[in-house]
Amino acid sequence: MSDLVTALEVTGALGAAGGLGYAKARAPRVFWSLVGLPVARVRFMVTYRATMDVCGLTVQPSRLRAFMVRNVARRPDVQPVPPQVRRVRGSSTGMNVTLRLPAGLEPADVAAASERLRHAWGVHSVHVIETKPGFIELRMTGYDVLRRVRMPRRLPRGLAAGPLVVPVALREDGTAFVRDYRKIPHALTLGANQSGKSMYQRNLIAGLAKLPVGLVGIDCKRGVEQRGYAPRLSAFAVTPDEASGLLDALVGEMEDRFDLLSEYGVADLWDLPARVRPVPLVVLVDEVAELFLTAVKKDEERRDRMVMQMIRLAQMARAVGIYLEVCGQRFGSELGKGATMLRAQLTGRTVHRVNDKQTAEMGLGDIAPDAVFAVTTIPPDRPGVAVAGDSSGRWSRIRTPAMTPTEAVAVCRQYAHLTPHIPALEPFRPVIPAEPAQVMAPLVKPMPVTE
Ligand SMILES: Nc1ncnc2c1ncn2[C@@H]1O[C@H](COP(=O)(O)OP(=O)(O)OP(=O)(O)O)[C@@H](O)[C@H]1O
Repeated sequence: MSDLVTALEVTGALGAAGGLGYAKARAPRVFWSLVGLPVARVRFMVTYRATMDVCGLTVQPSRLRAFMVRNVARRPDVQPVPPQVRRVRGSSTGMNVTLRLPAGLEPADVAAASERLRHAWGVHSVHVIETKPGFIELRMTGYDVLRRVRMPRRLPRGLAAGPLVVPVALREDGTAFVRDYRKIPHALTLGANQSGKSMYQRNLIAGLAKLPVGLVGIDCKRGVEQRGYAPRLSAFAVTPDEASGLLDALVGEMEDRFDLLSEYGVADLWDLPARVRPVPLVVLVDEVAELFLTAVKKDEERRDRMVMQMIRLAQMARAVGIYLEVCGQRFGSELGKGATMLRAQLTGRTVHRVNDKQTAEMGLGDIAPDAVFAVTTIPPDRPGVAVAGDSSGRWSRIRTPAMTPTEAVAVCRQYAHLTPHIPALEPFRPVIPAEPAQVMAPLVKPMPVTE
């Protein structure tokens, strides 16, 4: 009898262990919330002081504190002081700890020890973010959140503010990566074939489509990527000739908007009264090399003019609510005169896997040199992973959630009623492709009804 009980107990224990192992691999969120987080919390609390000491993240106490310890608390040994823990918060992906740094420690000291902290507390990663002077947040993830991306349901308070904020991907610290057009008006996305550029664009367009903005598409691969988004596009160009005309029209629109600002005596579109404020425009340029492709001398003139018009837009159009979102495999001097000057204006950078270090440098070398190495380590079996940086020098690894072209097209159709008519861009208004059901309709003839 006792043998049977033991056997049942062993089987039960093995089953539970197997179940936990399965949950860890297949449902890491659930596993983390039920098991990982409670264990990590206890481990953190119990080992905090010793870990900080071992990692060299303690400082000698002030004279006043040393005096109090010796004379009030009557303890002969005065211990070095670690950063003060202000808050510990768990989430479905990790644990965030707010620390107040003592004088003598700076965020870079803690960041330099992040790998050792990760190891000590048994978490997947530790990221150090300075939240305000003297305070940092340790963002720990319990598992590899980029393996299967699930966007957080809510944006953090600081990120959600603003009319033109689009969550596009997940950062490796478990927070959302957003495109905030008012903070970073123009951006460049680079990546080799099959690295995940289209997936990034899809997520971006699906997010933008729901906002009160006008979208302009330039896709010189004959529109294969963007054609499906036509219901939500106010203007669309699929050849370099059309694109050239469209860029001229956009520059004209920019100049008209400047006249409006001047009439109201303001310097920014967002300072205009809402009733006269023109709708913001996001210009999405897919595969920029196709746009600047030249075969004969005459094409070169057109290309140089387009580069010039784009530079004008990139330099000035932010103030009138026109933003550029450029995507390509490379973006260097091979794209013609002025291309590097244009690139310098596109300060939001997202670089997917690339074929050579030079392309990574093109994307991030001028704004976040440390990030170049991170790009070269993106594994080919993880499409959609990229390194995103901006002119603040900050960067992080991100990955977009998987979204099919059909899903992105469906969002554009659903929000087609938000597509604004921009009179200056009317000649470039796209023809809306028929829905698959409508294409099929003539083939399915109703049967004649016989009495
Ligand atoms: N975030 C992601 N998660 C999962 N799979 C992804 C992700 N991003 C891209 N993929 C997959 O990787 C493949 C290539 O993606 P995508 O078409 O976006 O790359 P691309 O850089 O646009 O390629 P190309 O330049 O050849 O058009 C697709 O099969 C896509 O489903």
